[in-house]
Amino acid sequence: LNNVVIVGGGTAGWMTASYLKAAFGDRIDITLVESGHIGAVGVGEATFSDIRHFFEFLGLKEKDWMPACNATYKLAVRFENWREKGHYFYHPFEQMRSVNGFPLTDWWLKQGPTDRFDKDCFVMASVIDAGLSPRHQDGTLIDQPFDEGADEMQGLTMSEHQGKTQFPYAYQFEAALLAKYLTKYSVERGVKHIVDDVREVSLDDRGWITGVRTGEHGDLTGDLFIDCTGFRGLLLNQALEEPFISYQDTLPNDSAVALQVPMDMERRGILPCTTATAQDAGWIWTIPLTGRVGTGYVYAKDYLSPEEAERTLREFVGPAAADVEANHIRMRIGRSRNSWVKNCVAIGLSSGFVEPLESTGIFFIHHAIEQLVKNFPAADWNSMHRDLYNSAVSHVMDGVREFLVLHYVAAKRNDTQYWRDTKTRKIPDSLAERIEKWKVQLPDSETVYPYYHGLPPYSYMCILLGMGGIELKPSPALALADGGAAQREFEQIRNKTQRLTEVLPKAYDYFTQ
Ligand SMILES: Cc1cc2nc3c(=O)[nH]c(=O)nc-3n(C[C@H](O)[C@H](O)[C@H](O)COP(=O)(O)OP(=O)(O)OC[C@H]3O[C@@H](n4cnc5c(N)ncnc54)[C@H](O)[C@@H]3O)c2cc1C
Ligand SMILES: N[C@H](Cc1c[nH]c2cc(Cl)ccc12)C(=O)O
Repeated sequence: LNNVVIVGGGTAGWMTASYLKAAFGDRIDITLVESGHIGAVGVGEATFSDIRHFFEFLGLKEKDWMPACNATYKLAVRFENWREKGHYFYHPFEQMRSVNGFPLTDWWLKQGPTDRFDKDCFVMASVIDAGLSPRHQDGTLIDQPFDEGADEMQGLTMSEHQGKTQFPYAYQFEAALLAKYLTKYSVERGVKHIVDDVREVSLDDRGWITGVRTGEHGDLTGDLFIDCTGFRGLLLNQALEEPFISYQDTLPNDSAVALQVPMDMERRGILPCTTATAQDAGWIWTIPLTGRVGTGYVYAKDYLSPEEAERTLREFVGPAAADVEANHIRMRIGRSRNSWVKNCVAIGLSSGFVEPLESTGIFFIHHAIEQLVKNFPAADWNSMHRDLYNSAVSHVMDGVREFLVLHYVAAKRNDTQYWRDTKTRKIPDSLAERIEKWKVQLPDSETVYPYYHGLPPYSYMCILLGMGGIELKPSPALALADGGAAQREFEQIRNKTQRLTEVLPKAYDYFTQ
């Protein structure tokens, strides 16, 4: 089994083609067919830090691909106005410290919280506030043993890695430029690239795909067909009629309007993070790249019209948005019941999607590709590989869905009907049970979503502590414990923060000097 046909040339299609080529070389034939006039969704610019495993697997270093994609570093998601207007906090890429067996955030709760748990418990919160780079001007990383092979986690897949260490940053890049870069990478390594429309999908009497019929390039036959056609799910949901399980009963945001705003980043400076600014009926993302800012309003159409969303977004951005065309998007929120059915695997939006609040779309793609390689079928098509794949992929999306619902359940603001409804809307039973535990004991690996879904327990702590809508209590044991060691830990964080903010370059300078 070595003939793969990929339909779709967005981020999912080209990430899949390039990774499979890197994994199997010339022992596999890959054809990618993409329409010349059905556009890719055109957004998808911030990532998880785990994405570095993808580039490492392809043998790519940052200097190879970042300049071609106008890429910058992402040190956190900054949540603005979710607790109340004027408040913000970070969800960073930084391990949570522990003192005497308790997370530092537990000690923080005990010792009389300030209004910024993130500044007290993480070094990176102040580094981001100062608009700094996580690398010194000579390229060395802030004192974490990851650089150039020092990362003992290299070679592991994300799910094997399971957050054993925490790399301090992720990336933000232009999705279209990444797809273009990976197209070149793939074609140079033998991927056959056809620009044409798939008009029909041919099935045999068992319902397996035998080929796809194109407009001008005849029938493309193969063994394995990978559906990267985006929300439309042309092969999996349409041809094979695999049902789609909506998450919309618990995540109502179903629409977005996006702008790509040219910006003088020298004058503006680069805040090295993705910002999610809460609005009356959703939230606006701001992603700084080297030559522009990517921004968009994610909202629920039951509460806001596309016209009002666009007006709000343009007002939020200001005059720089004046001549920029808006891209209105209807989002299909949820996942296919199974992403691998018969000889068809859906990867990307065709498999599933949740709103981009924690930049999980590309993480889903990367995880799916890793799992496909891990479970790549032999000619006997042993169904256990397919079952293992479907289980891992479904858990990742269901786990992230719970994590996103937590953002809305925990957000304190209630100044519009949209925000008031977040407190009365149905939530997954399993999440409701977990929240009751977290009220008395901060999240740990025992109480978060039990299957791999990419997010460590400290990510849940950040959302609970930052959003402010769920009352949290410190562990009673801390009342009997000596707080001296915790005080020393907080002091160490303050000292390290002071040292770093004195020597690190500005994020903009790091990329331009
Ligand atoms: C508003 C929004 C914001 C997002 N922000 C982020 C983010 O910050 N971070 C993140 O990780 N993810 C984000 N995502 C998700 C991210 O955009 C997607 O995961 C990523 O773009 C993958 O898309 P795709 O390749 O699956 O589909 P698409 O980009 O839609 O590509 C579909 C491809 O299929 C082709 N095609 C369709 N029909 C046919 C046909 N009949 N014949 C031939 N070709 C066909 C199209 O030409 C296109 O090439 C966001 C998504 C949305 C909607
Ligand atoms: N697998 C982790 C997930 C993770 C840890 N911290 C953050 C912060 C943000 Cl904004 C997104 C994801 C994560 C990783 O990829 O680092």
